[in-house]
Amino acid sequence: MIEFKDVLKIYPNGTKGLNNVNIKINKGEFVVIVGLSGAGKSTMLRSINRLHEITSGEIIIDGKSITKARGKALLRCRRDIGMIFQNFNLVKRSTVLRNVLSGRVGYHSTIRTLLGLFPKEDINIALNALKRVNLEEKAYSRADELSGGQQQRVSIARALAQEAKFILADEPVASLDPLTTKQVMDDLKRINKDLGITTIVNLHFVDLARQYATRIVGVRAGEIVFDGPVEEATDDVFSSIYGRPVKQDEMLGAKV
Ligand SMILES: Nc1ncnc2c1ncn2[C@@H]1O[C@H](COP(=O)(O)OP(=O)(O)OP(=O)(O)O)[C@@H](O)[C@H]1O
Repeated sequence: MIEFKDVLKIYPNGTKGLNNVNIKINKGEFVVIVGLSGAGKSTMLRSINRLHEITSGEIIIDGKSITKARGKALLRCRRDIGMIFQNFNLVKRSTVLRNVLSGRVGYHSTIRTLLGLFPKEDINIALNALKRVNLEEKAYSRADELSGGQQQRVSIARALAQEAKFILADEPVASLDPLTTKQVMDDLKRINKDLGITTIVNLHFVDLARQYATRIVGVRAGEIVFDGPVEEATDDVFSSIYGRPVKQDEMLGAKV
């Protein structure tokens, strides 16, 4: 479980990124965070693994405070959290397999991973992860030879190789076309269901949020203004999260 307790985030320039956020996300949920640009979605997601440091409050992960964790304890917490970014964050000149293997670095000494010395079982774990996203045959291709959607699925495989208990995906489909978007979202959903990995995704598209989420969290000006099962996230709810009616270009369907 991930729990935010009275979380406040103020950026150095005084902008309030998160304002008194309290929320619990349970094991196995597929949560989609929605809100206007600048609402605080990325700040919320990135606070979880401390890519952003919060100003006050606390974030608890499976009973342990990541906010207070230092050194090895922090690395241990972070090892449980896989991160998916809009721009994939792959080493483009490396092979797909090597990129997926980088998910294993938290399990070994730095020197060993710098030398690329991964044990055989790690290679098996990485190949199995690639199998889950149907990219096993691309293991020895260079990452930049893959399409954008395939590269994003490699980054999902990296999170799987990491044996993450949580996947945080920050706008994972923002730079993909509608067909590829569906493949990436389907992979995230399948992994969430099959492996029980708690998944939190920031999304722009309202219809996509409705299609994949089990729970919708609406953020506005750094505050949670809606939190409920997807069935309750009606058009009116989305309008209230956005402070205006949903626009056509906020529907993926409009791009097809
Ligand atoms: N490094 C930063 N320094 C100062 N202000 C920031 C910084 N990062 C974000 N902000 C501000 O914090 C607020 C929340 O930003 P955040 O990126 O979390 O929003 P978002 O909902 O993810 O937006 P988008 O959908 O455009 O990515 C915005 O007002 C933003 O301008």
